Amino acid sequence: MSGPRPVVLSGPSGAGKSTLLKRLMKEYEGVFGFSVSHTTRNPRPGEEDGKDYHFVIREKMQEGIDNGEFIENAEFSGNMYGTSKSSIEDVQAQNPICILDVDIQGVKNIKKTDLNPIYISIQPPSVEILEKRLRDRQTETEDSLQKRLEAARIDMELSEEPGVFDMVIINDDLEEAYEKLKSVLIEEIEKVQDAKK
Ligand SMILES: Nc1nc2c(ncn2[C@@H]2O[C@H](COP(=O)(O)OP(=O)(O)O)[C@@H](O)[C@H]2O)c(=O)[nH]1
Ligand SMILES: Nc1ncnc2c1ncn2[C@@H]1O[C@H](COP(=O)(O)OP(=O)(O)O)[C@@H](O)[C@H]1O
Repeated sequence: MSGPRPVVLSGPSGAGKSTLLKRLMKEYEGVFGFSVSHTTRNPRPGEEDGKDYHFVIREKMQEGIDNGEFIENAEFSGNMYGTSKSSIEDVQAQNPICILDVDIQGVKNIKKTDLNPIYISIQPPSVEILEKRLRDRQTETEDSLQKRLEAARIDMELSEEPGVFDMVIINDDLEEAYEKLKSVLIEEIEKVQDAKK
């Protein structure tokens, strides 16, 4: 039998990816490990370098990309984001299932690699609700909020294309969205739990 597959969570900024992902990692400690991306954006209050992201300057990130250290990278809302090979290797050395949180460009580029993850899109019920959640989160300037909403419209359209995602979850009620996420992943979770027996 094949081992558990990695998991890619994607979807608009503010759709609820981090909320769902953190809950999953807490409930299934030792099963999932988060691939810590690199980014050139500034840390938000409460975010830890090396845990939420590796926060780097653009020159450093570009150098890593030029050296072939990244499996994918993208520009999002005026900043660079990327998944380094070592971030995935670090997770795989510690936890059976690697989870990645990437934008739609990341999804497209990961499809060109041999990672073979399960692709899940987390979507908001509407752009209006997304805007409200982003405003209530109080992490963005007006400019970055508008860029995120613009990217969200593209993301919401692409997520409807057949074959891009294995599952699209509408995050309206958080409990329901979380239950759906668990149900998509239960086969992989059980593989890990059976192997531990
Ligand atoms: N392609 C790619 N996208 C990423 C990566 N890390 C994060 N992102 C995406 O970048 C976007 C912005 O992330 P962030 O600034 O943390 O804002 P948030 O998603 O609103 O919390 C989101 O769509 C993330 O999924 C990465 O390594 N590669
Ligand atoms: N189902 C939901 N109902 C209401 N608010 C939510 C729901 N899911 C997430 N949120 C809130 O919306 C905001 C964006 O969620 P977050 O997990 O940061 O999104 P993402 O990681 O996709 O950018 C957060 O403030 C979060 O607490």
